[in-house]
Formats: sequence, structure tokens, C-alpha cells
Amino acid sequence: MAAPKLSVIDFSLKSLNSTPSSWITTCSQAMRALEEHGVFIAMYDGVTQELDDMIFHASRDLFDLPTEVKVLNTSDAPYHAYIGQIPAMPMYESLGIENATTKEAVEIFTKLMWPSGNKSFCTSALIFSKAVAELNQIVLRMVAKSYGIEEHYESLLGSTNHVLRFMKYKCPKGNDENPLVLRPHTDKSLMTILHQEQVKGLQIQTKDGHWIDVDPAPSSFIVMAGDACMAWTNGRIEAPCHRVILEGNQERFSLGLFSFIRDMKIEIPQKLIDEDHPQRFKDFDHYKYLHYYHYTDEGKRSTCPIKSYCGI
Ligand SMILES: O=C(O)CCC(=O)C(=O)O
Ligand SMILES: [Fe+2]
Repeated sequence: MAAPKLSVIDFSLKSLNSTPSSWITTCSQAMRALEEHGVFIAMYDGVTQELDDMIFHASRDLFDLPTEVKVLNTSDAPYHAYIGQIPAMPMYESLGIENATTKEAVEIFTKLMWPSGNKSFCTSALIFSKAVAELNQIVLRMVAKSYGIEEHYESLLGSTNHVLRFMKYKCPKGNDENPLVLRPHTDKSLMTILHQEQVKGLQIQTKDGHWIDVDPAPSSFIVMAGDACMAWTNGRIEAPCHRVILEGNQERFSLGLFSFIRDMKIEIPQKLIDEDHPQRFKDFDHYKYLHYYHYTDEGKRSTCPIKSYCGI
């Protein structure tokens, strides 16, 4: 049997905007992939090659800073800020910018890391976040339109916190080093969009248990549903399990734009509840869910924390 593959879907702005029927075709391809696998690869031209080069250059600059500077990146919310120096994950380090689509937040982060300024970091982080948030919005609008829950989605839009996360994986030192650098998990976001530089490592698990390698190709963005999307769509779109394995001897850089909903409860749309689809989740607060997953024993131990948190 041929190895399973992820769907690769053309999300170039030119083709999406060319005719209404091309939007509809892309929408049905995206929906099929999301409902079957919770993930697809979008070929997206909203990030130019020049911006791509700039953002990975900016990422290297960021990781080159001393640890005592990087730890200044803090947040009240778990997994929103600096993570590193963790004995169980010696090869992993990451930093996060909250509200990364706003100039003010990116400027504050830049000033914290480089008190004397770093214009090129600031510019590329902001433009990259906006471009990827646009892709995030296009995909979520497709989901909302397909399910007839546009108004519902629009109400979440203004409460979205886009967190831009810079990730670095150091190369494994010896042959005995465990190549698993990020353990299998589902994301806790509403949606995540990942982008990797030329070194591969991300693997996604299909529902029947196969691990698929995600090839890093220029312009390819991995669009992945998070746990909050599974609850919001009343279980129609499930968050896929994924991990990072590093077998080569190169370090790896990747970027993720994670969307979280704050200051309001995510309600399960009535349109998605009927006789064939009984309600599977209760309305929930996304940030309380993050707290449950990261800080409570029950949340940490659960094999499906979103179900244990707000499942019916
Ligand atoms: O580095 C990657 O490609 C994946 C990162 C990831 O899965 C995460 O941060 O949740
Ligand atoms: Fe993840």
C-alpha cells in the first residue's frame, strides 16, 4: 500500500480571488482534508521568498541572544512565551509573541529582546504574522461558510490572540541521543499554521496510526486544527496528533502562528447540533482549558484533554 500523504491545496491569493468557483473548489478541498485528517498543506503566496528569508534570519538572531535575555519573554498564559532549558527536552527552545498581528505588541517584544532596537526583526515578524493570520482567517471563513456558522465565527474573530512562536531544535549530538525532540501531542489552539525551514522533522499521525513526514517546501504552510476547533465544530474536525523527530545532524528552525480565543466563551453552534450530531462538547473558555491542560494533574494525564475538560 502506498504511504499516506497529506493533501496539498493551492491557496495562492491570485487563484482564490480569480473566480467565485475557484474559491468554492478550494473550500471543498480544504473541508474534505480537515474533516478527514484535521490538517492539510496550503501552498500560499502571501509570504514572499524575501519575507521568508527575512523571518528565518530574524529567528536566528533571536536564538543567538543570551538565555538571560530570552527568559524575559514571559506571559500569564501557558505555552505563550519562552520555553527552554528543560531537562526532558534538551534540544528544544522557543519564544512567543502574543497579539503578533499588532504593531504595538511586536515593538514591545523587540524592545525587550533588543533594547537598542532591531528594525528588521520587528518588521519581518509583524508582516509575517499578518500574512499568516490572513491565511488562518481564509481557512476559518471556509469552515464557517461550509457549516453556515459565519456569524458565530465573526464573533470569535475580534477575540483572537495570534501567538507567533519561534522554534529551534538543536541537532542530536550522538547516535544514542533520542531523535524524538517534541513528543506526540495535539495543539491546544483553535488553529495552528506551521512553517518550517529546509530541515524536515515534523510528522503527523493519520487516524489509522501511520506517521507521515511533512516535507519542507518553499511556500508550504501546514494548516492544522487544534483541540478548540474540535470542540467548536462539535467534533466534525479533529485535531491531529503530531511530533518532531530529528535524525540528521542539522539544527531545525520552524515557526507557528497559534490562534487562541480570549475574553469570551466558545459556544458550540446550534447549527452543528441535530439528531445525527448530538452535542458532544459544552461551551468552554479557551484560556481556562489551557490552564486545565498545563497545570492540573487530570489535564496533564488525560489522553484526550479537550474531551475530559468539556466533553459530554
Ligand atoms: O516545529 C514544528 O514543526 C512543530 C511544533 C509544534 O508542533 C508545536 O509547537 O506545537
Ligand atoms: Fe504542535
